[in-house]
Amino acid sequence: MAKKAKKETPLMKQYNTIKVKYPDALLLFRVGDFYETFGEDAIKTAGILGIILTKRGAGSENEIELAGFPHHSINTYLPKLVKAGERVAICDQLEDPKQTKTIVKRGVTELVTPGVALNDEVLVSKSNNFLCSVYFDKKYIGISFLDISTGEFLTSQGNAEYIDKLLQNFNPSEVLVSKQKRTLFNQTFGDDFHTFYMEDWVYQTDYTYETLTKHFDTKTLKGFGIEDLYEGIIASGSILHYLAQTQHHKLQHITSIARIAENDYVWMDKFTIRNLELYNSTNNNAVTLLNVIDKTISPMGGRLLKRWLALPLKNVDKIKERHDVVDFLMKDSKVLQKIQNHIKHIGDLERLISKTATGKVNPREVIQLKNSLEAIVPIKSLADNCDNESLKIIGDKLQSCDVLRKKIKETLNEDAPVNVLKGGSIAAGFSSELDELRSLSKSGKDYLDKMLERESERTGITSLKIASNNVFGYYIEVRNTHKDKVPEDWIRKQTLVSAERYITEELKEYEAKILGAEDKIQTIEQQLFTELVTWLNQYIKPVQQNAYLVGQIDCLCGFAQLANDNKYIYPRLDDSFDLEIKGGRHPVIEKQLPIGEAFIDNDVFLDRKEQQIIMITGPNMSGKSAILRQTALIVLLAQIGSFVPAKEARIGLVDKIFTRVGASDNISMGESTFMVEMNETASILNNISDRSLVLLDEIGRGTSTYDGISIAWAISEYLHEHPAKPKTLFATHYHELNEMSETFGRIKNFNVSVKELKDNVLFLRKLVEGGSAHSFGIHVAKMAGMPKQVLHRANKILKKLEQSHSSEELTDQVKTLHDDMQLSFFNLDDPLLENIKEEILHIDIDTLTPVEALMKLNEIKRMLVKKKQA
Ligand SMILES: Nc1ncnc2c1ncn2[C@@H]1O[C@H](COP(=O)(O)OP(=O)(O)OP(=O)(O)O)[C@@H](O)[C@H]1O
Repeated sequence: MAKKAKKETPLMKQYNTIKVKYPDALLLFRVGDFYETFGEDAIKTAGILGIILTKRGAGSENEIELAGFPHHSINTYLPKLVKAGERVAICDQLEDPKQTKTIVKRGVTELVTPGVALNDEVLVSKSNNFLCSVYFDKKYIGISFLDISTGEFLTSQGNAEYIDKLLQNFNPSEVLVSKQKRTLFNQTFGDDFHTFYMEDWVYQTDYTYETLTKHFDTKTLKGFGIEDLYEGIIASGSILHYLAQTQHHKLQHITSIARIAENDYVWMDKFTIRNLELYNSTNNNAVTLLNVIDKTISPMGGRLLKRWLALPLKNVDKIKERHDVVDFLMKDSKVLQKIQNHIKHIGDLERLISKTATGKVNPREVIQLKNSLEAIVPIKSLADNCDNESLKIIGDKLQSCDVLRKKIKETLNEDAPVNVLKGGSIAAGFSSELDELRSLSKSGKDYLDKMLERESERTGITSLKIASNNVFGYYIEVRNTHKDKVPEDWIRKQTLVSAERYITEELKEYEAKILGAEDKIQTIEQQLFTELVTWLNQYIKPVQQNAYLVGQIDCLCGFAQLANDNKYIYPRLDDSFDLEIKGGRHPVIEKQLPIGEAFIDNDVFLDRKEQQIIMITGPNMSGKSAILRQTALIVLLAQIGSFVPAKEARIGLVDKIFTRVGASDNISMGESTFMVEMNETASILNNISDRSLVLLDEIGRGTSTYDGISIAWAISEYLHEHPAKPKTLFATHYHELNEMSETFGRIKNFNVSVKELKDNVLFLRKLVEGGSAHSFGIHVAKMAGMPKQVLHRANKILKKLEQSHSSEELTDQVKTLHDDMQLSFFNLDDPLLENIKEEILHIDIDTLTPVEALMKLNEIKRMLVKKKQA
């Protein structure tokens, strides 16, 4: 028999029609004061939020899972859902339930996804929250990043390697890809990203171009300098399409789109960004460069510093401008301190103005906006009057926004609440109508207080209470113990367990006045606030500009503080090809050494004429990697405009930094690590330029020694012979590579010195000229607590190996070593030895006479002689 069709309630019918439109999102369905979820959504929601899962219509044929929370808790629960990677559709009541007799109209007012969030609880203050779109074409891949919370919109295009690097740099929370390119995306960029697959038709030239020009209200995209980015435009347009699709229509704060110009910035591929641990460390707890250098105070400064670190400059003049400001601020610590103190009072201007544009700002935040702009005024005057041109220019561009601040001050109370419905947002004196209503409501309330006093006295009821609710309006509440004292003219309205509620004629009269006034006050406050917010939108651009400038000043002040705190120096940048660092330090390691241990600084010199490649040998743990990384970090710091941890630095502009670490340093990679290592290295060799800085750390150790040496040799030879002559540091424990300097003029040998003690080494950590004779891995093994027996053998083997030069000899040596080994280690599986062992174990020493002992020994000897003869 066919199952009887379920009879849906009107509410569930409405729910189901909305839900089918958002199959891949959790639907938060507003019912009265609650947001409810049903069915599968309820199971998921209850699981993520740890709230109770119940059933609606339990026992009936319409039974369905239900989980919900009070609507005012949305800011607590929504972020949790989004952080768990859910897309959340918020379905609100679109009309006032009081005004309608039938079911309330409902609709989705916002679709919150990990990449599209305005909620402070989802956002991290010093990080951007980027939504990204990737578009694959035959020639290039287009990419676009948009942070709806700050209004930043960026685009670029290039090959897979470049796009991969940008993904690494910008670390988007959500990536949009066309459905068709799902597999291609995963194959190219891995499956670590939170992806959403959009309809393929969106990715059309005309449609996306039009979407962009319509949004910016321009005829072309020429003004943004992106007109020629065919793939970039498609990616960018598709992002705007997605925003519309997710019901984000108020986007006035996205005022422009900028091109990430590949050629303006130092190229670092994703391996380099990872190896140098700039902002993401491979080991989650490790301190990153960003942790050490971030002295910014404002969220704008924090976000900008990350951008600077991801995109170091290649233009000497621009870099020098930053250095000059840092130098100025470092020397004038009073100005530095004053500016930093004012920055402390600046909130997240960028996000505040975005909230204003999207209509999500609350009264308290508008006050914050005003106060932040107020703090800019003294910064502007400090910068305007200082003795540094670049800082002056920034100061000049800062806008004091006088009219804006005045308007907010006039309109809002300084202690305005978060929720405009709470009342008290609009300042006294701003609207005479509001002022009148407020005094009416106040006098009404005073009247009620008096009435309460009078009635208490008249009736002798001590615990009288006047309160109000939505159903009866104002009422007098009498506890049951006083029930008998209630006068006759009171009208009973409600009976509770322990009290009764009454109304009186007088109460009703005043209620009309008060409630009428209060309702009106609420409406007027809301209206005036909305008007203010709309008015504020004229200031989106100047506020955004201020935010950017404050970010810049904050970063530069941060650099000055960093330099002061850690004794960094002014690096000299020029157009030469030399790199000369004297007394260089590793900015992160120097901060982490145990107390009492000093960081040993080092000199590094590289050029394209005499000393293009340095082979750094030295025992494990001696500090080879540290020297490599600190060299890259010093260059990087210099080119983002910071001072550097060194005594002196002269840096010929670097345009690409490559670092590769031998496979055994990241064994966790799983797939043929050696293959990975070779792939990565190959990509360096195909991309080097005459301004490149190449750092190779133990390349080749992922394979057998002789393979490894040959490969390392061949790579070094290639770099030496390449017309680009890239500056290279090569750390290796193959001291065989030291022979290269005899044949290749620009390869020089250095080693990280150690002092050999009797059976130990002391790390001196100084980089000195010359190769090292052997590789001290055994000493490190000893430090690690290897058994003595193993260490002893290892030393013996090493000595023999070191005497060998040809591979044939080596094989012979290894053979004899092998034989040797058989003798020295007892072969306990030998049956003869087993017999002897048994004999010895069975001897009872206590009862054994000396003669018997001798005889036993003789017997054992005979067994061995016999075995030897055989
Ligand atoms: N210049 C220095 N001053 C003080 N301590 C240092 C210095 N350089 C390195 N160290 C310390 O020595 C440790 C090992 O350094 P590093 O990893 O650079 O050695 P390595 O020679 O590359 O070793 P391996 O060959 O095992 O990779 C670092 O973690 C750091 O604590």
